Amino acid sequence: HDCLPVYFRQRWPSSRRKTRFTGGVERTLVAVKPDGVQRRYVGQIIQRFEKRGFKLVGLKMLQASDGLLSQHYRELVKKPFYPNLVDYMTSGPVVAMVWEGLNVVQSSRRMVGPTNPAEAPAGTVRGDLSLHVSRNVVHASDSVEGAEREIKLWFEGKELLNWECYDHSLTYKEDK
Ligand SMILES: Nc1ncnc2c1ncn2[C@@H]1O[C@H](COP(=O)(O)OP(=O)(O)OP(=O)(O)O)[C@@H](O)[C@H]1O
Ligand SMILES: Cc1cn([C@H]2C[C@H](O)[C@@H](COP(=O)(O)OP(=O)(O)O)O2)c(=O)[nH]c1=O
Ligand SMILES: [Mg+2]
Repeated sequence: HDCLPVYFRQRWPSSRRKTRFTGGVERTLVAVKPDGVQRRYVGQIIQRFEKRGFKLVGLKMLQASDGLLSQHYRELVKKPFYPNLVDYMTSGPVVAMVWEGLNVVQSSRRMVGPTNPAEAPAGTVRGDLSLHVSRNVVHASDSVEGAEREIKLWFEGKELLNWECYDHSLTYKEDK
């Protein structure tokens, strides 16, 4: 990925010992949906990702258009709930962000929890903050390829910043 800083371009060495990382340093799209914004959860959701150790590299508030959503949810456009999904997602502003870090795609999915909040464990965003599948507060990309596609859809290249966290060496062990 050429927009990542040089020291991130290699994948993390998979293990000499028991520790196995499934991925490398990745980026993912997380979006606070209109219900999350209206309920003033933006700060709490950002805080969860910051606390975990991920790095924020893009952030904006926008009104999503039907066109953007039909591309974002292209696998769902034929579903019976799709018109309701668009009404929901266009009902107010969305806060879109790009988070970067080791395994961030899978980890953020786990932090967000299953699609249906009824199945989401306590401790996940959806399990803590929502009840209904059609008002599930947050979006997170569900694969590395999906994340790349979604980030391109929601952000222009110049809106994503490469910067170094001062605490990088405390959250990552870099093998010499
Ligand atoms: N059966 C359904 N009834 C109502 N809404 C649904 C249903 N299935 C999915 N949705 C809505 O469509 C969204 C997208 O569905 P998807 O299968 O991609 O779930 P997800 O990946 O968990 O959610 P997201 O893509 O928003 O992170 C869900 O988050 C939910 O808001
Ligand atoms: C599956 C499903 C999703 N949705 C909505 C909420 C989901 O967050 C959104 C996108 O679905 P999806 O991408 O399948 O789930 P996730 O958000 O976990 O990636 O569509 C419904 O409203 N009803 C449903 O039955
Ligand atoms: Mg999804």
